[in-house]
Amino acid sequence: MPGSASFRSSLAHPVSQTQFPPAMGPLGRLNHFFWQYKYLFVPGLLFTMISAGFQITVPMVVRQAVDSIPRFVRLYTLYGGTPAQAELYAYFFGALVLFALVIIALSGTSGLFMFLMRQTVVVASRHIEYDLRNDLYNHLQRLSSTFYQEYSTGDVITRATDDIEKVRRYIGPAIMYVTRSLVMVLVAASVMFVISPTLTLYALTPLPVLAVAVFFMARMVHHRSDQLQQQYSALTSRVQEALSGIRVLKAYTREAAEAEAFDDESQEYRARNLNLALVESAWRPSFLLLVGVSTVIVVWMGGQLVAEGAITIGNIAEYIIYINMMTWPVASLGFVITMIQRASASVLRLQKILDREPDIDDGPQTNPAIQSLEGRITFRDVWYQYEDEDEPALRGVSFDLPADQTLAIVGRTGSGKSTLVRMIPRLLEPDAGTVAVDGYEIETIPLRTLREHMGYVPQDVFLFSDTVANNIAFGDLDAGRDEIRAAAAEADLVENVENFADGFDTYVGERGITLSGGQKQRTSIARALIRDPRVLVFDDALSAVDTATERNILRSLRARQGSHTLVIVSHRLSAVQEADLILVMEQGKVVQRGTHEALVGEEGLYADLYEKQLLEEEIQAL
Ligand SMILES: Nc1ncnc2c1ncn2[C@@H]1O[C@H](COP(=O)(O)OP(=O)(O)OP(=O)(O)O)[C@@H](O)[C@H]1O
Repeated sequence: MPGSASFRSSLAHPVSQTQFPPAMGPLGRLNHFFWQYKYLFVPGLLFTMISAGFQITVPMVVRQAVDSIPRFVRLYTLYGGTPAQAELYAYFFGALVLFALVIIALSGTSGLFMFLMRQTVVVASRHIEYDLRNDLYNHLQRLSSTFYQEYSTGDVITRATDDIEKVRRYIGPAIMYVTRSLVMVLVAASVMFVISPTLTLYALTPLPVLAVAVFFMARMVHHRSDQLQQQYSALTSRVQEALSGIRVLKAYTREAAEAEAFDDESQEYRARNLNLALVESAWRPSFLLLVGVSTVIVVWMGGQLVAEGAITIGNIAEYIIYINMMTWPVASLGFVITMIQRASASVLRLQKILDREPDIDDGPQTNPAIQSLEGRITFRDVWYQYEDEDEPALRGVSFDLPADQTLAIVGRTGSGKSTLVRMIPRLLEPDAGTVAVDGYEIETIPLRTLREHMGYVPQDVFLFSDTVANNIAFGDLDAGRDEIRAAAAEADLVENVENFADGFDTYVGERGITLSGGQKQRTSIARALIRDPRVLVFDDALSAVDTATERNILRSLRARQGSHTLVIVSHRLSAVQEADLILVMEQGKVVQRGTHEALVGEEGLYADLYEKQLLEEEIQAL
């Protein structure tokens, strides 16, 4: 999408800051959108002016109509008792109908152009909103996990919805209102001024007061609606969390406490709503009051000018309509200014995300010629420390795993196993040392190539609220039913799925809530297997299945031997005994390495763990 790409780059490069007047600030960076959608904006602004132009002529016709009344009355009286009187009446009636038709035609034409104005400017703003949202979403998908540690999901969603909507309002409605208001105010004030400078000055005196009052009122409305919005987010987050954790909530009998907490949030929401309603209710009467004051001034002062013969009665009618026409644009100016201020803040917030480059991405070192991988994995003195952590999670890890072999990683919880395997699909990058696949340093392999050759089953399984089949096919979108079934069979899932009401078409609920922990894990394994990857990474992916199922899955994996490299993290030693190489980790270091046979014969953590697990199995068998 060229539009969005250019928006991103225009936000990313400070060059655009110098291209636009600094007064435009962050909003200047949206200017190229106006250029991109000029085929909508140019006619749109033209339609806005034409629509305003037609509307502005209506009071002039009203003036003619009103001024014709005293003339008619005079003539009618003059011809009293003669046959000409009836003719005169018919003529006057015809003239009034004509005036009415002209007014309807002018208003209708103005309305038609207003329709065209909305169909161009508002449509353009919707296109831009679409571009922005897609751009943001594509960018979010590229960002690395460190970004998601920094920003909460709620925050990102607010930017993708609320902030983009605020930008859209600036691009569409705000620009439309400003253009229309300017045309209306300038033309109407000029016409009024030509008729009577004195009356115009008096009539327009309340308008600046109105503009300032509305500006402050609009700020108040926006401030209060922001507060309302924040409270709404708090309320929905609370409900979302409570519903997601409903099982825990019930198990700990926290329903009453939760209901109370919800009630507090709800009360606050109501209070903020009432707060906003108060300002909103005060705003219309104050607006009408000021319009009323202007009208009274026009009638009062205008009456005197009519008596002096300086203006006509029709002029008074004309003035009253102009005042009414101008009041709304002047009043909306206050709203528009705050709309623009808010859009400016939103652009800054969006820019903060869009400027953020993914920590892990293809770069100048990437070699596009690397298109396929065999699966040899090498770690050389790899170190890694999470941000805000005191201790490194990995301390100088080294190993070399030939392609098609199996590596098992064991160790106590928190010893760094997941951190290590996350480096294989390059979800994390080492602070020091190198990770290589097939001898290529991992940064030189195009990210897409690397990940297309990987099947990664993370520790915490994630399923989409879709069918079992689609969750498996997520690994290979071209896969047919037979392939899905074959992958499910390898993951020892078929029997379970066949017992579901709709088989593979069964919906798994939000995040797979309707499946058991083991079923979820196996769906996730099938998703990785269906890719037929060169490298399979199982991060404690068998923890929720029983030993018999574990054996079945491992047997399927062995049947594939020679077609993939397998890296398996496990707490259960039964899952790792056949591995070609076992790494035993402790506090980020590899403290032992070798085959199962070698390690059980060696004094150390592995033999301890093995003995402990044997003992547990014996106790369970009793
Ligand atoms: N995202 C993170 N941010 C900060 N620290 C982290 C993060 N993930 C892991 N750690 C820390 O890094 C260390 C290693 O964690 P890691 O998840 O690699 O251990 P593990 O051996 O896989 O543990 P487990 O067997 O419990 O899954 C731990 O001390 C953990 O607290």
